[in-house]
Amino acid sequence: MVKICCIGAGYVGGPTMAVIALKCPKIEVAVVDISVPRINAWNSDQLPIYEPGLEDVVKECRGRNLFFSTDVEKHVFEADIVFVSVNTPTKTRGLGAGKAADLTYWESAARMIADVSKSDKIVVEKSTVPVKTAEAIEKILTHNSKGIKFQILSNPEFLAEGTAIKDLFNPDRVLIGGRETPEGQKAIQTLKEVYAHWVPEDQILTTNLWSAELSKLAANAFLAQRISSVNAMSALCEATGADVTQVSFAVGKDSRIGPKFLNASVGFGGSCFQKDILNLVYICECNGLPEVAEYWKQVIKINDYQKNRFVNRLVSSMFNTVATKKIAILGFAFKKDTGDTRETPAIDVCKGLLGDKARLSIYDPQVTEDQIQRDLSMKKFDWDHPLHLQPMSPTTVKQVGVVWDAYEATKDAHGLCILTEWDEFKKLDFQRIYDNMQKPAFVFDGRNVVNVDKLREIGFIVYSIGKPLDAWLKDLPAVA
Ligand SMILES: NC(=O)c1ccc[n+]([C@@H]2O[C@H](COP(=O)([O-])OP(=O)(O)OC[C@H]3O[C@@H](n4cnc5c(N)ncnc54)[C@H](O)[C@@H]3O)[C@@H](O)[C@H]2O)c1
Ligand SMILES: O=c1ccn([C@@H]2O[C@H](COP(=O)(O)OP(=O)(O)O[C@H]3O[C@H](CO)[C@@H](O)[C@H](O)[C@H]3O)[C@@H](O)[C@H]2O)c(=O)[nH]1
Repeated sequence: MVKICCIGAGYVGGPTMAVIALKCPKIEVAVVDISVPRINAWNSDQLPIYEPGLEDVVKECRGRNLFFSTDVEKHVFEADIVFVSVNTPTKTRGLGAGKAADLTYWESAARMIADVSKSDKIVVEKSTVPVKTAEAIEKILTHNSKGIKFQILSNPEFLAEGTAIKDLFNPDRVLIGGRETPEGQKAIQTLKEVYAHWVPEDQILTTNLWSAELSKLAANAFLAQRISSVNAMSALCEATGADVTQVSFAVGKDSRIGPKFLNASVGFGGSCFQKDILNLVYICECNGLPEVAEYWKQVIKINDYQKNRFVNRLVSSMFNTVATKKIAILGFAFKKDTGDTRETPAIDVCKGLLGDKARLSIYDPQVTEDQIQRDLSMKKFDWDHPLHLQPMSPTTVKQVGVVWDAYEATKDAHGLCILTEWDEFKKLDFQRIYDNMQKPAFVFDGRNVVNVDKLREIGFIVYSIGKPLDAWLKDLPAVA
């Protein structure tokens, strides 16, 4: 029986391995992690991450050919294929701080693999890493190998949170990069056979190592660039009376452009886009390509601009101050159908409002109070253009209340912000909300989920990203 071990039981390692176990009953899959609470959660009824469809997959395979364990070394020792899916965050200090990927976790995993291995293994980069990482990993493995042969493959993951299981069942492509040697090609073939259990062969692409590594960064940069492009247009729409939804629709009808990923928003979030673009920027700089680096940096600058713009619209329409006013925040996760808050624009918007001394009442169906408090008291890494936020102490933020109901959050509020596009926000009884809010009652829709006309009929003053402006806002400054 082929044995797979995956180091890192996170948003990628957990769902990816669960799907491999489901689709390949003859392969034994162990997912290992240094975090005891995380592994305990994977072994319980309360999985550590919320992802539609995940629970069913885990329930079917767990204990059969899918195992979650903290015994990292034992499972690595036994495995034929070792996936590494550990964190690769942005470096916060030292060389490349604020841009380069921090490969500490990766390096320590590689050293441990070399230490405990007694048989040849395929080591698979599942984490998103800078191009050329495989070369460094190879050096670590071979210098410590005691004669054991390792083949490194790059097999980046393209799943999106909230649709992870769907994406894994039916991926647009699986990408496997390896060395162009006979041993490298053999390793590619071995991994290809795993995916071929359910992915059509012509969708399994094989490349050299560097193309696979770079394709992952490139894909995320292209995706984020689309959002920054439409968000840049949203500002122009507000200035001219165009409607960004209509513009996106018309633009997306061009088959060369396509309709997906053109929703204007308060900004993109998630653990990947910003981190991976910064990483790309750093690689460009290191390779003497400052113009290319600047080009991609702009995607992040527009994203920051969009978040700032949203806060400024809000404050300027509420008589230029939100001090002591209650503002309801509907949605905190970085997108719907996930409880993940990494780099969520809600953090920036909330910190911006707190900086102006607002009182916040936050509701998100999947994010806990503890998580929200941690996010709002944590420091962000320094970035070289203006950030809305002052560092705050890592204690409870007193002006923030977290509630478990949108109606509770909006009760007696002066304004409400929609920051995540949860389906339930479309179905809210806005008349009831209006009746219970202070007047004038403001809605700031950062996700274009509300029916603007209907809300204006009720009596709300409505700002919705990239939509024709409410008469109330027309003469107000909207500087970012
Ligand atoms: N989240 C996504 O949607 C997504 C999608 C594609 C790619 N990626 C990439 O995949 C990688 C993992 O992302 P994630 O979202 O799953 O992160 P995560 O934080 O959810 O999971 C990473 C896990 O690795 C564990 N870990 C770290 N060092 C370890 C070690 N030495 N030994 C054992 N366990 C260790 C951590 O405890 C953590 O549980 C990142 O490189 C990310 O960029 C993420
Ligand atoms: O038209 C759009 C589409 C998305 N977003 C926002 O963009 C962010 C990222 O969304 P999405 O890409 O759907 O989720 P992620 O889980 O971050 O997935 C991205 O990042 C992963 C990690 O690398 C990749 O594997 C995926 O392919 C890539 O889509 C979220 O804040 C979304 O709200 C918009 O604002 N407008």
